[in-house]
Amino acid sequence: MAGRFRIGKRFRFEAAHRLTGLPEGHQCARLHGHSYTAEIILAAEQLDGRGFVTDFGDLAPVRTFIDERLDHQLLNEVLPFSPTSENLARFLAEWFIEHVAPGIRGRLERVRVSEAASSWAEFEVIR
Ligand SMILES: Nc1nc2c(c(=O)[nH]1)N=C([C@H](O)[C@H](O)COP(=O)(O)OP(=O)(O)OP(=O)(O)O)CN2
Ligand SMILES: [Zn+2]
Repeated sequence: MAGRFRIGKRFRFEAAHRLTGLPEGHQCARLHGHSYTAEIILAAEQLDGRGFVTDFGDLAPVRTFIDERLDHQLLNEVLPFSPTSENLARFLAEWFIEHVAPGIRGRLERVRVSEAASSWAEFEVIR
């Protein structure tokens, strides 16, 4: 049967931010923190010989990158853009495509970032 396989792996990190460009008094303009989740979602039409889209273990560089670059950071100090969930999702997608994608079979479909259980933002890769 024709179809597509999709896998995802979630990475948690803690970080603080303040959002810029918001109206006076907006709560998110104040310094505050989130327990973030970044989910990497890959897709493939065919599985490899192990029955994988990509071994989840091959996504370990994402953990390392997030730990070194984002975890327990003030995001405004370490990122050159306003640290919204949308911008973080695109940032992680761009990094993944440059540093991880060339070495794996599955293709990056989207990155989803959550600041809280009730909200998320995605960057979808359009090819
Ligand atoms: N589209 C986006 N909207 C907002 C973002 C964002 O990244 N993308 N971020 C924020 C702030 O970071 C804010 O801290 C979170 O907003 P919000 O979910 O509204 O805050 P609460 O935790 O107070 O939400 P409740 O579920 O209502 O308690 C704002 N908007
Ligand atoms: Zn916030």
